[in-house]
Amino acid sequence: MSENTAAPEQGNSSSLPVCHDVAVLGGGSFGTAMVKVLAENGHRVHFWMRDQAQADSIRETGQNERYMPGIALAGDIEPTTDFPGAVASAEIVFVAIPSKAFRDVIHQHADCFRDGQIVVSLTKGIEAQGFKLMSEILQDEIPQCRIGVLSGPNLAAEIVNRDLTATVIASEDPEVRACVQNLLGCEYFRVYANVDMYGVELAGALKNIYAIVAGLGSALEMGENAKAMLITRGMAEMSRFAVSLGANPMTFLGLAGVGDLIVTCTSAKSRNFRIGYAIGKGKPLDEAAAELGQVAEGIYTLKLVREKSEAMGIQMPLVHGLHEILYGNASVKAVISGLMTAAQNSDVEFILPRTIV
Ligand SMILES: NC(=O)C1=CN([C@@H]2O[C@H](COP(=O)(O)OP(=O)(O)OC[C@H]3O[C@@H](n4cnc5c(N)ncnc54)[C@H](O)[C@@H]3O)[C@@H](O)[C@H]2O)C=CC1
Ligand SMILES: O=C(CO)COP(=O)(O)O
Repeated sequence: MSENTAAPEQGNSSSLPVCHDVAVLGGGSFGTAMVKVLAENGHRVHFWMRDQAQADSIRETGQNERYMPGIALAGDIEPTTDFPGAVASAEIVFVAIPSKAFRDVIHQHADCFRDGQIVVSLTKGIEAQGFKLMSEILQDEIPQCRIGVLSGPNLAAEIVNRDLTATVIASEDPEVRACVQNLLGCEYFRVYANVDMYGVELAGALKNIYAIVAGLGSALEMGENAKAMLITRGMAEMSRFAVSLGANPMTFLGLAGVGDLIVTCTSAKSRNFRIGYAIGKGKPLDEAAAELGQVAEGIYTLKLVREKSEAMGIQMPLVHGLHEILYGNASVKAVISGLMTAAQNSDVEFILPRTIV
């Protein structure tokens, strides 16, 4: 693409730009947004997708017309369907494949990854079988690699417009953190570091559920007090659940926790929010998902978290209520009434435990 497109506006503020070969796997909205940042930072980007026609179209038009119409992708970008070629050339690989297909794609090509190669998941979901996060899938499938997770308040539709954005790279490996900060950081994209990979990743997956709840509340014109209540009680629930699974509660105070929860619970640019909004307006879930035409991970995460929380005895009234609406045919009105009249409880349970209210 570099020969038929204009030079990109330089994003990287570093005085000594260094060009690296990187790969982005997944030709959807978020893969495209990360490709754009990386190419603007001067890197050579191998952009892998499964569909040859889509790769050809991106090469010819300089746009991802299906997922990011009207957004020019300039710079050294090579759209490709050659997985081994893309990964072999890359010093670092970013994976933006929806959670449902994530393991299959990595498993099929596990031999392509080198010892010590850095692989970073961008995916915010959970695998149904065994409740595994994407970093755990990477560890299962490509244990020879060094793993990281990128998560935060990162609406793809804003990043491609160079709107000011911050994110989090989480890894136990300091070199992985530094490498991702150097590759992605620029004047409109800021990368913070965290060592709690599990907490960062779980926060990114869980908040999608509360974005659906918030979209539903917005459709019902519940008001600003209700919006604040839903976001804050969503945070209480998701941190309660994550801490029970071993995450650090402090992670939830950061960009990947409260930051991502705020953006997806308040913006119609979030696909999960839009699903909730459509349901609040009376659309059946299948119809809302079909109309969206992109992935809304929260629909699947909801089922898994409900199952897991019930098995572990963790109270998650919003998860339970939303599940009843989406999958149990409960009326929205009955669920709201049940939530509002349930036993009154502790605000911050890390200070005042729920059991001694
Ligand atoms: N779009 C956004 O604003 C953000 C998305 N994410 C996460 O990134 C992940 C990917 O989401 P998006 O790119 O937004 O989804 P999308 O719905 O825009 O695109 C999904 C892409 O995955 C591809 N895909 C699906 N199954 C595949 C398979 N078996 N093999 C190869 N490719 C396959 C599709 O062809 C499509 O290109 C999700 O987990 C999402 O939560 C994270 C941050 C922001
Ligand atoms: O995770 C996201 C923003 O941080 C994107 O959210 P949606 O998948 O709901 O669009």
